[in-house]
Amino acid sequence: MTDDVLVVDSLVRRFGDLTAVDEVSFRIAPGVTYGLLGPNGAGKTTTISMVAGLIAADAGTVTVAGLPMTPRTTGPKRFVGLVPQELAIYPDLTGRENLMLFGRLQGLRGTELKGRVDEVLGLIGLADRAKHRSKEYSGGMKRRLNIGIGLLNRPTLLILDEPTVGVDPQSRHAILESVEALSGEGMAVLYTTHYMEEAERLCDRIGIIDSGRLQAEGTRDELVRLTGGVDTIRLGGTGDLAGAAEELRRIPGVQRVEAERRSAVLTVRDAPALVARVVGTAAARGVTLADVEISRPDLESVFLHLTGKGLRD
Ligand SMILES: Nc1ncnc2c1ncn2[C@@H]1O[C@H](COP(=O)(O)OP(=O)(O)OP(=O)(O)O)[C@@H](O)[C@H]1O
Repeated sequence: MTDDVLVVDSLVRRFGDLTAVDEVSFRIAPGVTYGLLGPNGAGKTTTISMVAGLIAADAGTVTVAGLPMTPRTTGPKRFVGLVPQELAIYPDLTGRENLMLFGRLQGLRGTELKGRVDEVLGLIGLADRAKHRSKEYSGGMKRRLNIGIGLLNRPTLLILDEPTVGVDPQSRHAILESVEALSGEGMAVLYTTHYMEEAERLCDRIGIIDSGRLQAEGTRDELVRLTGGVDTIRLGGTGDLAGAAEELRRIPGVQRVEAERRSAVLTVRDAPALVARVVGTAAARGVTLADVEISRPDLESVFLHLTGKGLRD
């Protein structure tokens, strides 16, 4: 027995000679946003197409809310909201009419339908543009409407396929905020992206996918640890930093200090946890700091470490 909303187990999908998805396994618990991070062609869309029951797997299983998902089953599909990469909205209908139409197709009726459409318009920030035809919307607004359609049935699992590709920064921000809010309310979210920054910001757990294989998965910090990378804290200021170096070295978690009179670079295990103590120690030695800069290995470094190439081609 498991509480996980989604269990993907050893999923395989081939197209001719190409194995687009190769033994992929992961799980998502309620309230967790799981990111599939990988470059174009990595196998993200093929994976979520199997998760949503749109295409069949050649091997492996998908279980949603405890029910086996295949293209033939209908039971588990009512738990899933899928937001495809391509827009699936009617340009000549208004935002509200689009939502009403898709709501009806999903079996909602009468006051329940109307109420839910109003709620969703609020969630995606389109309430004040609901009466405009969607062909008049910006690219980002169209995408938000596309997401709204995926939310109508109050899904337990929301699947978003690269929802911010080609949208303006304001809409991107609105989309990321909506995902954070939905996850905060307990929805499980499966989010595919090739933007490292989005995975870092949104995702509680991240699966790094390349050439159809899940190369690694875990929290951001767990993944970064795979690189064996360490953080650095750079200090700049006046006063005798070199004199403070000995004391800085004694702080547990500090591995190395290279100090000159006006600057010091500390190699540490967990910079955010240590920075206050580092600054305090320097200040206690009479150093007036003008600059404090933390740098940490990011998911780009993890991707490079695992695959030998960058995330973007
Ligand atoms: N219907 C299909 N027929 C043949 N090959 C396919 C089909 N769908 C996907 N592929 C191939 O499978 C591989 C994985 O594609 P997929 O769309 O899952 O990648 P992706 O990570 O989602 O990339 P993108 O962000 O570009 O959509 C690619 O090499 C793609 O060309």
